[in-house]
Amino acid sequence: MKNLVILGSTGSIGVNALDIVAAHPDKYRVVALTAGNNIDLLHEQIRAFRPEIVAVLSESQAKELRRRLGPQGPEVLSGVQGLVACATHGNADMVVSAIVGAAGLVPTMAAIEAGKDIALANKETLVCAGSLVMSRALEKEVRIFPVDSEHSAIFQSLEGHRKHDVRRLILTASGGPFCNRSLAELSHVTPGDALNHPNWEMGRKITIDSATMMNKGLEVIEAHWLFDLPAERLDVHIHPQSIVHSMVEYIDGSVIAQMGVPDMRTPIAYALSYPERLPLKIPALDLCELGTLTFEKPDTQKFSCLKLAYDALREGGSAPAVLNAANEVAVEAFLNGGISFLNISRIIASVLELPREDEIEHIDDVLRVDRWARTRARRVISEIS
Ligand SMILES: NC(=O)C1=CN([C@@H]2O[C@H](COP(=O)(O)OP(=O)(O)OC[C@H]3O[C@@H](n4cnc5c(N)ncnc54)[C@H](OP(=O)(O)O)[C@@H]3O)[C@@H](O)[C@H]2O)C=CC1
Ligand SMILES: CC(=O)[C@@H](O)[C@H](O)COP(=O)(O)O
Ligand SMILES: [Mn+2]
Repeated sequence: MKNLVILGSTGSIGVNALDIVAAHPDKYRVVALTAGNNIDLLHEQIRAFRPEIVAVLSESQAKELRRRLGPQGPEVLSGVQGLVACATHGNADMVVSAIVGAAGLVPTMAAIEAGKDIALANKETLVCAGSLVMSRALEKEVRIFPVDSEHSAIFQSLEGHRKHDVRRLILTASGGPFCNRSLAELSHVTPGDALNHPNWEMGRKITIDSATMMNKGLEVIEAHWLFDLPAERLDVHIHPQSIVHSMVEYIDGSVIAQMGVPDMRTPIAYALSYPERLPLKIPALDLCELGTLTFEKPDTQKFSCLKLAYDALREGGSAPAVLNAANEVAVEAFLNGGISFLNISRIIASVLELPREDEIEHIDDVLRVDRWARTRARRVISEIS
C-alpha cells in the first residue's frame, strides 16, 4: 500500500490521479489533499478518500470547510504552511505535485526535504528552480517521476538504455488550437479560442501555454533538468495528433517513442506505480483507424514563446524563473481580457530584457526573482493597456 499526498487535488491532474486511486484501492491510500479555492470539490474528495489532513488557500475557506465537515472531519489547514504540512505528512510515501504555477515550488521542495518521492506534474517548479530541486533530490535520495506526458514518454523510452547512448530527445507538441492559423490571425484570437485545445482537457493556464507554445518551452527546460541534456540536444516536433508523446534518438540512429491515446491517466499511473504498470480502462490506440501521423518543425516566429524559453534555458541564472513568472502574469491578464494573445510573448520579452539579479543559490532567491518579475510584468501591462 502506497500512501499518497495530492497537492492540487481539485485540478485536472489531481482529479485524474484520484481516479486512478479510486480504481486501485488495494494499492493506494490518500493521506493528504490540497486545493486552492474549490472547497466544494475538495469536500466531495474528502468524503470519498478520507485523508487525515487537507489544506486550502485561505483561512476563511478553511473555516467554512471545517464547519461543513464537522468534528469527525480531517484536520483542515490553510496557506503555504498548510500546503507544506500536507507535503511533508509523516505517513506519506509519495507526493503528487499538481498545483499549477510557481505556487507549487515551496510545497514540492518541502516534500523533497522531507524525503518524499515526487510524481511531478508541476513543471514550473523545475523551470524556476531546476538546479536547486534536482540537487536536493539527489542529496535526499528522492526520486522524481515525471507526470508530464512528454517527460513520461522520454522516461519510458530511456528504460533499459544507457544515457551516453542518447543523441537527442524529441519532444512532441500538438501545436495547440492555432497550429494552422497565420501570425496575422493570432492578433485577434480570444481566450475562448485559445482554451479550445484540440486533444487534451487541462487546466486553463496550461491550455493557454499550449496555445502560445510556451508549454513546450517550459517542457524543454523541464527536460533539461530531468534528463540532464543541453538545449542543443532537446528538439521539438509539431505532431498535431498527440499520439507519439515524445521520442529518444540514440547514437546508432534508433528512435524509441512512446505512444498512446491522449489521456493523462497513463503517465500519472506510471509515475505512481513505477516500475509496475497498472491496468487502466482507457480506449486502445488504433493506429490503423488513425491512418496518418504527421511531424513538422515549429514556427518560432509565430510561436515566439518557444524561442524565449530556449533563450532563457541557454542564458541560465534567473532567466527561466523570470520567464515563468512573467508568463503566469501575462496568461492571467489574457484570460481576464486585459491583453491580446500576441502581447503575452511581448510582455515576457520586455521583462526578460530588464536588468536583474542573477544569483540563484537558495529557494529564497527564486522567490525574490519571481516576485520581482511579476511586479515588472504588471507594470508593462499597465503601460501598454
Ligand atoms: N492538466 C494536464 O493534463 C497537465 C498538467 N500539467 C501540469 O500540472 C500542473 C497542474 O495542471 P492542471 O491540473 O491542468 O491545473 P488546474 O488549474 O486544473 O489545477 C490546479 C490545481 O492547483 C490548485 N491551485 C491553484 N493555485 C494555487 C495556489 N496558489 N496555491 C495552492 N493551490 C493552488 C487548484 O486549486 P483550485 O482549483 O481548488 O483553486 C487546483 O487544485 C501544472 O503545472 C501543469 O503545467 C502537466 C501536464 C499535463
Ligand atoms: C498532456 C500534456 O502533457 C500537456 O503538456 C500537453 O503536452 C499539452 O499539449 P501541447 O503539446 O499542445 O503543449
Ligand atoms: Mn506536456
